[in-house]
Amino acid sequence: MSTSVDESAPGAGVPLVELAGAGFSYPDGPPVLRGVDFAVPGGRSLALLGRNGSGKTTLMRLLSGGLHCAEGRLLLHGEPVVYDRGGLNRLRTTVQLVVQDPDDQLFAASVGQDVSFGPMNLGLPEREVRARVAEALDALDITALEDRPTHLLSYGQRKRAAIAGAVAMRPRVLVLDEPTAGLDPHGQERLLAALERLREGGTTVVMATHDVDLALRWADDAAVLSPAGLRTGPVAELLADRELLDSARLRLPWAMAAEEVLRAHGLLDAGSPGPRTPEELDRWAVPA
Ligand SMILES: Nc1ncnc2c1ncn2[C@@H]1O[C@H](COP(=O)(O)OP(=O)(O)OP(=O)(O)O)[C@@H](O)[C@H]1O
Repeated sequence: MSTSVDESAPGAGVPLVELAGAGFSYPDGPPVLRGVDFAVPGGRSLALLGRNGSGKTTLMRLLSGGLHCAEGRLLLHGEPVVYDRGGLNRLRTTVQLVVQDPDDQLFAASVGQDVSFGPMNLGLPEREVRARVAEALDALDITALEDRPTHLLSYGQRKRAAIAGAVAMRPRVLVLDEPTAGLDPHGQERLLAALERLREGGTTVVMATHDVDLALRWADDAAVLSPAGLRTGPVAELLADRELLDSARLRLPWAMAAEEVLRAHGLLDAGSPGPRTPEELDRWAVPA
């Protein structure tokens, strides 16, 4: 698992990975992204939000080197990424993208073989590969599925197996495209618990999602793509900005809507934070 960020280390404070003035268009298409500045500091969890087609997947592909910036630059530890084999390999040991559909990611016969593919490709000794596979399967809570054929997995299991493949690369930054989409509530909770364990181990997680409630509960920071561009900031600040939410076609998170009602009825003091979860609401309603 990744180690925690050492704030005293040389380069501390420099984002792990960063898009600076990035622009991109698909062939014969209009610009999808223009002048995007997006920095991923170590040790934070970040939710990337925006309407369908706003460019979240494109931004994640630029960040992980699958697409190349047409304008601007991609920086790794503050240095411009060179898009050759060595440069991209360096990027991929720091940043790993997991695409939205696990069937676009899983290709080996069994879960264990699939998860071992990345570390084997790095040329690591077999013992190290085995250790990483065991660690990644454990992190995603799918150790029991190691020998299971990938085509026999449920959708939620395939999602976790695909993420395990990225985790086995021990990235500092894990970039996940809508990882909870299509999961039932229990599956979502299991995945969030796994992401929490990774975060505690020092992995920075960037997650694209349409779920504002999840973003508010899970993320430290948000990045919101709207026609005006990309805005980043503390998640509670951005998801309370009605104008931004409207322009990005997002709604107010449930907890914030509840907080507004409580304040409007004089049930919450100006200085008190509102409850963020059903458990907090319960504690607020029935103080100990
Ligand atoms: N391979 C491609 N070729 C041409 N245009 C593309 C391609 N991939 C995406 N686009 C276009 O780029 C724009 C941004 O797409 P992108 O997938 O990045 O958005 P998104 O925010 O991830 O959307 P969603 O929330 O629906 O997943 C869209 O207009 C889309 O049609």
